[in-house]
Amino acid sequence: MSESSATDYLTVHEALHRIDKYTETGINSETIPARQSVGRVLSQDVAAQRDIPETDNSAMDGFLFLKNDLENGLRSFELIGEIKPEDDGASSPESGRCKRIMTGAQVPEDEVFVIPVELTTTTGSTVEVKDIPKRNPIRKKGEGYQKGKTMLAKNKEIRPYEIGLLIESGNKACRVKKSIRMAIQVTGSEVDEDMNTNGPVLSGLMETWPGVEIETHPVLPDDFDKVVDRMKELSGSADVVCTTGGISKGARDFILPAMKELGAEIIIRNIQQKPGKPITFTKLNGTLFFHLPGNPISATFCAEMYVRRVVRNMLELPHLNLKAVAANSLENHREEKTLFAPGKLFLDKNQRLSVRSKGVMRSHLLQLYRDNDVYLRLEPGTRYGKGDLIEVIPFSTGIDLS
Ligand SMILES: Nc1nc2c(c(=O)[nH]1)N[C@H]1C(S)=C(S)[C@@H](COP(=O)(O)OP(=O)(O)OC[C@H]3O[C@@H](n4cnc5c(N)ncnc54)[C@H](O)[C@@H]3O)O[C@H]1N2
Ligand code: MOO
Repeated sequence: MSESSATDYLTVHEALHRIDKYTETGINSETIPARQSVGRVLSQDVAAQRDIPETDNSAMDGFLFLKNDLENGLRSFELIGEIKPEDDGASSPESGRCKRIMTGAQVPEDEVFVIPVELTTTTGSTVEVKDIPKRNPIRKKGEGYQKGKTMLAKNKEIRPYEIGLLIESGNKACRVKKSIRMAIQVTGSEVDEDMNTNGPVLSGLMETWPGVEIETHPVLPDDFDKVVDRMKELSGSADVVCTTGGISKGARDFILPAMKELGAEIIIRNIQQKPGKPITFTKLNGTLFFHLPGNPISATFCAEMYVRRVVRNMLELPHLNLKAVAANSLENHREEKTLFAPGKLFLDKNQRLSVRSKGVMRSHLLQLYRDNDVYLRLEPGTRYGKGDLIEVIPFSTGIDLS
């Protein structure tokens, strides 16, 4: 079978390639208030609606003088007024006089100079200049960005910083991509609230992903007809569905038979990897389905590795290709399977990003997440010596270098 038509037992490399080919971009957009846009993705470039700063203004609290006076050696001035940050259209003092000025207050367009209060002495209404700083502490109009110029490019995730930029630049609203509707459907007759880790862990992780709106559904028992009905329902209502459990070879693993019954397209069936080998990727009525294995580590890993990738592809967000220096040697003896091992990042004595790993994951033990922050990708039949570079895939929750 050629790489592009194969669906079964793909290598990790082939699976990623296939996933990238399958995901479509071009999500519709909507206008929302800038203040509520955190976690969304810009669908078009944003231009500044005003210069930042809007006017020349003082970077310090101090006094405003005519530059000429200082150049002519004048050091004693009469204080004749004050310019506050909220004042518009400030005027310069006359020769021999000065004005008090506050940080952020507009300075007039004339040749003026601000001297910080620390370099002056005030007695009554007389201001003595003790010293003149080398640099005139004035922030120039438009030095941040200019009105009409693009200050945020499309396909950018909006974080709290970008909300600040939007507000500052006079953009009260912005055009963002509509959120991807992500449904999480846990399955398994044995799964009750006391043991269901997949549901809360997956929804918690996905909440940290930009551009996603999550809906969770009650646990679905291992009943073929019920599985068929639910998969059909979900295919009409969500953009992406993640099921967990019921996808390997057990007598009650009904997910794949149900998808086949419904005529779904099977895009990937099994990936040559550990953990998460049985992962299956299908499409029904335009909805993408990731059938994640039930084992808690496998479900989580597959979501981080594959579902996150699809979501980022759909939103046209870049992928992070991160490598770190191996702090210990590691080996993948298997000839076919890629192994993903948990790893802890740290900075070595030369400040290089390094990774330490105790080796392969156990698919049922969630405690590995406590002590690690990346997955290491170990290719089949490959040995990594201490000091080699290894690809790392960070957990959604971020990297902790402390
Ligand atoms: N004969 C074979 N058996 C298995 C194979 C195989 O190739 N041949 N693959 C194994 C691998 S690898 C994995 S991974 C699991 C995945 O199986 P399923 O997706 O069918 O998952 P289940 O059997 O439903 O559950 C597996 C395990 O995980 C627990 N589980 C399920 N859901 C949850 C949940 N929401 N929260 C916490 N724990 C959950 C479940 O109770 C089982 O212990 O199959 C192997 N078997
Ligand atoms: O691959 Mo399974 O995910 O080993 O437990």
